[in-house]
Amino acid sequence: MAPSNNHFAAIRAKKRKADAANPKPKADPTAAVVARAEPKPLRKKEQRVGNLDWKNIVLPSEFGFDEDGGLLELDEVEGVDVVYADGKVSFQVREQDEEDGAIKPPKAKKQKKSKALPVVEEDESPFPAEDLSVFETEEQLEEPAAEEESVLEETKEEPAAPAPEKKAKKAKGKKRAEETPVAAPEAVEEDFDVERDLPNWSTFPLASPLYRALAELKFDKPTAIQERSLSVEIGATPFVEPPYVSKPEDEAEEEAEEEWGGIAEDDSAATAATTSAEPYVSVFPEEPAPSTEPISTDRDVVGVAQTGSGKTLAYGLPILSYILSHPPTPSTVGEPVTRLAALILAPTRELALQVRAAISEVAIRTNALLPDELQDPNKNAPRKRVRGQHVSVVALTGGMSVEKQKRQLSRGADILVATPGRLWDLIGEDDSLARQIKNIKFLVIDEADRMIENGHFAELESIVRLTRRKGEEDEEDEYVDDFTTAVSSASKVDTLESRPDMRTFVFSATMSKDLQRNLKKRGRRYKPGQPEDGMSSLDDLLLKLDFRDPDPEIIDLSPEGGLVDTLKECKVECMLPEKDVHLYHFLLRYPGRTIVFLSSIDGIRRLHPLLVLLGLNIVQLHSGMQQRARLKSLDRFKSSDNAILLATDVAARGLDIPSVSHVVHYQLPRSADVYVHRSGRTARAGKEGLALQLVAPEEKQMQRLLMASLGKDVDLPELPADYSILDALKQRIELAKKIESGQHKATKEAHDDNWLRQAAEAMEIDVDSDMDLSDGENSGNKNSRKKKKSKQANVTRMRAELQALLDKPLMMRGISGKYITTRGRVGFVDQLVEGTGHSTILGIEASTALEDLPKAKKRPSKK
Ligand SMILES: Nc1ncnc2c1ncn2[C@@H]1O[C@H](COP(=O)(O)OP(=O)(O)OP(=O)(O)O)[C@@H](O)[C@H]1O
Repeated sequence: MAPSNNHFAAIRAKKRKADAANPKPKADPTAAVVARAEPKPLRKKEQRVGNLDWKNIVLPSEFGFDEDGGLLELDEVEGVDVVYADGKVSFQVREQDEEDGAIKPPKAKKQKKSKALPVVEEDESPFPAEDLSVFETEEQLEEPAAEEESVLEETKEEPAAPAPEKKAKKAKGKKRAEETPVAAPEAVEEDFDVERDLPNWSTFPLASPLYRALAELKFDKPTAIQERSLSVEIGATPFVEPPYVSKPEDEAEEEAEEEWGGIAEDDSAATAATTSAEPYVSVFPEEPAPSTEPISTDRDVVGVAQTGSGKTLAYGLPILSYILSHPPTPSTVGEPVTRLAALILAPTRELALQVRAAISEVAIRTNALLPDELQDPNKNAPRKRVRGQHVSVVALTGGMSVEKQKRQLSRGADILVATPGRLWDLIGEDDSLARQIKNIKFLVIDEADRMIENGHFAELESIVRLTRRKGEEDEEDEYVDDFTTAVSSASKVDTLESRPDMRTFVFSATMSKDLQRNLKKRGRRYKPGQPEDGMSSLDDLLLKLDFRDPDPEIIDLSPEGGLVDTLKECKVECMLPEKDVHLYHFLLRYPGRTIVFLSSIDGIRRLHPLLVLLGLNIVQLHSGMQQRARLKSLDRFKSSDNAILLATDVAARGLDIPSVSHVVHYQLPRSADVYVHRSGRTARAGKEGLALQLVAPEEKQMQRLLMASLGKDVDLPELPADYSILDALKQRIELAKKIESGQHKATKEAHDDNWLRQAAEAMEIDVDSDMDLSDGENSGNKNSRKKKKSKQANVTRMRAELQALLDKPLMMRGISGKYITTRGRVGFVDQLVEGTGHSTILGIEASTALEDLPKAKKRPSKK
């Protein structure tokens, strides 16, 4: 109901009455004069666009790849005049507010020094709903905003945003939060107790905020690789053996068994501090902790474990734990804070972004949630966190804005996740980045074996070189390639010492036993660039890593053959040209998130339009696509339960997309490792999944070799096909192929015509009379226009025909479209009544591929 005029009149009368009761203090006329006299003349200074105070806009999707909801980069800048003069554009900022290119806000009140880590800016928070306005007023909060600003000032003298801007942003952030459903972190009990609430993690001496984060993520217990590697990386009750034990092996084993579970009776005796920060808990409590040579948990780890087993946190947790318990402090007054603690190198852009997201996901949850009374009363709104103490994780990958990455770096990062190419480019431009890398505490090489394959070996080698200690390099310097020499001598960082206590973690799902053995031989001298016989480039790279640990711990939990236990494999044998129809059948018959791997980009370019015409929810991912399109594809794939991703091996490694039900190998990969990684996109984190191979007769030999190298002595079960509908599917595919070819020709002709026309125009030639290019009424090319029109009409007709076929339900043999009978297919009526039938194929039960899978047959042994 609209309010009436009387209603407003009543409100006005009420207000007049209230004003009369509480008269406002009259404005002091002299104050006005003073105020008018105050403003300084507004001088402006021109600034380069890269030096403006760009601010990143809050990202709507919490941890997705495409964090800007489709826009890869969205920054804003305020207080800048864009001036057009003499055909040039310049950017002007007020001079009294500008310092070092940034707009300086009113100085924040200096607070007592906080031990909190430097904060990322409010707009970098993955929790867009953080309403920080309450912070200025609520005394009970642990981390008042002003205090954080003092940390900022202290560390980088980076100014906080001026108050009015801040307010506007908060409002914006709030609005966005209301619009965008964000996975709200679930509150963890106020009286959270690690021993009681998270017993499986409590044996690991992690920084305490991490337990809360793990509880919020509902990661109740560590995965096997996490358990094994954490016990080496940070020390814990199980698995740790004191290095000074000189007893026979079986005796030691006996003792270990007695103490198993091992919680020593006397905890204090069991705790041997290795470094002051990282307590070591021995399983042998009666052994006194050595005082002169403490047991080191500063171990280096090479971890090999199946796909989807949680390797990211196996190395991410010790890093976060270290950062949270070692807040950066400036060493000397005036010196910049050395903040970068870890460098994680990943082979692909998508993987680097995903690793950043996975670590940030934990990092952000190390912040406490606001108390209930300060939460938004709107129940659907995401819960908010106390601002501050964010650990900043920055991704440096190709295909994204360099300027933005530089700005993120300049704000300070605790963890860098990078692809080698982009990182090396940035190091080349910025000596301070190289210096920071020399000082990192953790170097991680993720998916090590893939890293060397993707064309950035030189960069990777050079980055690794930065982390080597001096003595380790000297002998090799004469072998350093020109590229490395040029960059490092130009940057003059070569003279700096790299950190003596840096720790190295190398992780992958596949790593040959030979390689693991080679790592053990690292002590030997070797000449770079001259790999020894039988050494792969990966051996070469890993031997170049300067493990500080004389005996890096190798944890190999990879199952026989490398595939996950929860993965079921099967095959469909068919002729090469039939692969499309079998794929289409599988996709229709077994809906669910599916990745189809092809060996070539051309294959994807052919198949993609076909499946689109058939009405499937298809996206593609390959290296021929722009980065932005690649990330968008992944986002689209993740956002639908029934999407299909056609991909090359660029998507084979590391991508952690939740609930992928099937992986289809449209063509088999040539190496067993790639097969393992591809298949590992499904059956992750303990879930079941299915890998289907489409095998043509000419591929059978290769398939056999592949299976043999995976140690499989069974014939994969053949997934049954519903032959009665294959004909109908074939008909659809044939038609779709014709349409695609018709469309392709038309586009190509139009393109060629256009090109010719443009070329002719450039040469001032009249083409209409000689060539088939005219649309003009009087040209003599009516025939050709007619042809074109008829081709177009043909495509239109075929499209309508295909639509009619797609609209017609697919029916199993024996099912009548006219009469509902129980003949032919027993139970069809029941299915209709109970709704248990398949959604697109009438007459069959809705079942999963895993349910339909026959048992694998043992291959007859060769005589
Ligand atoms: N302790 C845990 N409990 C439950 N889930 C976990 C745990 N740790 C990690 N996960 C989840 O398991 C999934 C797989 O983790 P991750 O991507 O680290 O696997 P991975 O071993 O690196 O796989 P790949 O070899 O394919 O790269 C992720 O979705 C992650 O959130």
